[in-house]
Amino acid sequence: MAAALSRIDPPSTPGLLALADGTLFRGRALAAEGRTCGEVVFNTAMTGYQEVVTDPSYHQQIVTLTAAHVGVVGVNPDDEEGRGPQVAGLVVRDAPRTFASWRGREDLGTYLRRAGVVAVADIDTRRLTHLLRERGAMAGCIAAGEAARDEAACVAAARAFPGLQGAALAEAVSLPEPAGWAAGSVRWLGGHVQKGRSDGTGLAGQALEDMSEGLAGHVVAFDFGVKRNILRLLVDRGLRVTVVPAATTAAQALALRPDGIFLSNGPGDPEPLQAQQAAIRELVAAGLPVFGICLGHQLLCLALGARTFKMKFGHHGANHPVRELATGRVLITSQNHGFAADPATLPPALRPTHVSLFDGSLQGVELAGRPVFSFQGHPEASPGPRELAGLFDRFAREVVAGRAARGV
Ligand SMILES: NC(=O)CC[C@H](N)C(=O)O
Repeated sequence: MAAALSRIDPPSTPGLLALADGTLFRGRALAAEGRTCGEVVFNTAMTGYQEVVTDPSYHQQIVTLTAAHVGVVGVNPDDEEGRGPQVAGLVVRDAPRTFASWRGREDLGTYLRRAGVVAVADIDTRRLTHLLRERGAMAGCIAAGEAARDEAACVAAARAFPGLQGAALAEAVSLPEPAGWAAGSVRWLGGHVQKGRSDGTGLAGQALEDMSEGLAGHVVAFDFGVKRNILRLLVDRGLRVTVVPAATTAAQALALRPDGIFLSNGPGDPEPLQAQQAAIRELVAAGLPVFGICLGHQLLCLALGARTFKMKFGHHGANHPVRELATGRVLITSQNHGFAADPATLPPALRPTHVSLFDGSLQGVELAGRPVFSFQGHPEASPGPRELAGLFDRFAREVVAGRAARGV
């Protein structure tokens, strides 16, 4: 007689997600115990959970992943997009108890627990995602351990979360002092490239061909919560990169004698970041090449007179189709934003360059006749497709051309 198969799971610690509208989801604790609140959003990427949980743009957001199995390849030191986990919390359907990958160093739960991040597994993430699509991104609270037993307190805590509209968060996640960044893209078998170009990203521009390391020019990158892959892709193109705090003024940035300005992604609402908008206005007026991504794109639009608004549930995923207006080409893009610039409010000189094919929202702009442009999605991918990497080539070409024009 065949022996009955049995599966013995270790006893689990209770986990809870409470939404501000009173909806409760019960599951099990995956990482730290305690309670955390934030805006609950869903991300539909099938890969890249480590990049998602370490993306500083998710500060004060609880991310639920629609991919069903999360943690299968563990986590490793090369795939962090910020300094360790940055999400307020994580919600998943199934978290396997083991991982398998030659790159994996530890399991996701241990990694999150060490950083004090509360996460819950065994949640009906399909129901949750449907609910967020219907009602919009919502304040929520996740709890693990003892805290998960007091459901009323969790709902009350969710209701007390003020939301992200009006929240200025860039300075909370920015680095404190200017710092050089020298690492290029990851080489699969050799760790990070320490300087210059990597062999993995396929540089396109002929203008870059003769450049040696760091000679393309000096970029001052505003850290509003910058993802590391952005900095790696700048270094890959021969650019010397100095990362500066979010509160840096235009005069302080110009004192570093930049050849180009990069405006990073970041958390929260772009609208209250008035000092940053003022700095950007001055830097644009100084005539330098400027490239913005996500929050950086929104800030550029605001700085030049456009307005932004809060979207219903935003764009968070790795397969969003975007049309490049100049060519009609459709590009598959990585996205992570809950605010957007309103195309109806763009000043005439700021021209739309890209549009989302999901909802027609604005995805990119350029300033007429000037080397100033930005993209709402994530051309640096991580996670996601690399079809927009050409925007980094364009920025590097503008930096080189600007130097040549100034006779540097
Ligand atoms: N990834 C980002 O830079 C996000 C920008 C902004 N916080 C938003 O949610 O729209």
